[in-house]
Amino acid sequence: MLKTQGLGYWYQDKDQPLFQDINLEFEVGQSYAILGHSGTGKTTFLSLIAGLDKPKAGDILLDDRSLKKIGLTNYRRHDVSIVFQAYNLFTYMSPLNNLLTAMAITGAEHAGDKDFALKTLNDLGIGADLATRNVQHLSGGQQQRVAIARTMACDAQLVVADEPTGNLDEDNTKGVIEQFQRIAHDRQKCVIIVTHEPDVASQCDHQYRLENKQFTELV
Ligand SMILES: Nc1ncnc2c1ncn2[C@@H]1O[C@H](COP(=O)(O)OP(=O)(O)OP(=O)(O)O)[C@@H](O)[C@H]1O
Repeated sequence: MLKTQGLGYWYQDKDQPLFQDINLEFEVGQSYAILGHSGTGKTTFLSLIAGLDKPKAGDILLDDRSLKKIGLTNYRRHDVSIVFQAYNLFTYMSPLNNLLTAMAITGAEHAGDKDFALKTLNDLGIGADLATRNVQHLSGGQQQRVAIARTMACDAQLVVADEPTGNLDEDNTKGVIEQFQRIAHDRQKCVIIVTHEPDVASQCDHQYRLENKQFTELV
């Protein structure tokens, strides 16, 4: 479904590429974890996959169409759902309105269906009382779960998440990983997660390590 072809990236002020000539394929119905030491470029890679930044070399293809052809704004709106800590929720809205707005903007099948949005939030432990508060009054972990619920409520086939369990306790981490597996397997989406936690990565269907500018699949 999603392919990288000769993908490379470097920041202007660095003399070395972060990664280069990356050729990977990601399929629907599967979950992928990306591991690697701090600073190796995992978040940068995810930003390219999420259409938040453009590759410096190579290309990214969605169903054999270049993201350049699809257009990044169009791609972000319809094809990808993002759970990033710094690219998260509408902070002036409630969780419920965050979901309803995202569903409306992306033209999701359940757009306008308040009960569906409330149920999706409830499945992630955000009950009716929290669902109508301002998201700024929720903890970091609760906000993270709202972002995951938003992903579940929208129809994008690709879900990318940067450290989705970064600020969750053990129980919540387990619940969130189970939800991501459900998103991949039951809803037939492609889930790509960056994580520092080998335990989290080992629950995904595939694990890659970013090291020395290359991705290696762990088996
Ligand atoms: N906008 C930027 N301009 C210049 N350098 C940057 C920029 N953003 C990130 N970097 C550098 O690029 C490298 C890769 O950053 P990135 O955030 O992708 O790594 P990471 O593997 O996700 O790290 P971590 O696990 O610590 O989150 C780091 O050395 C970082 O300092």
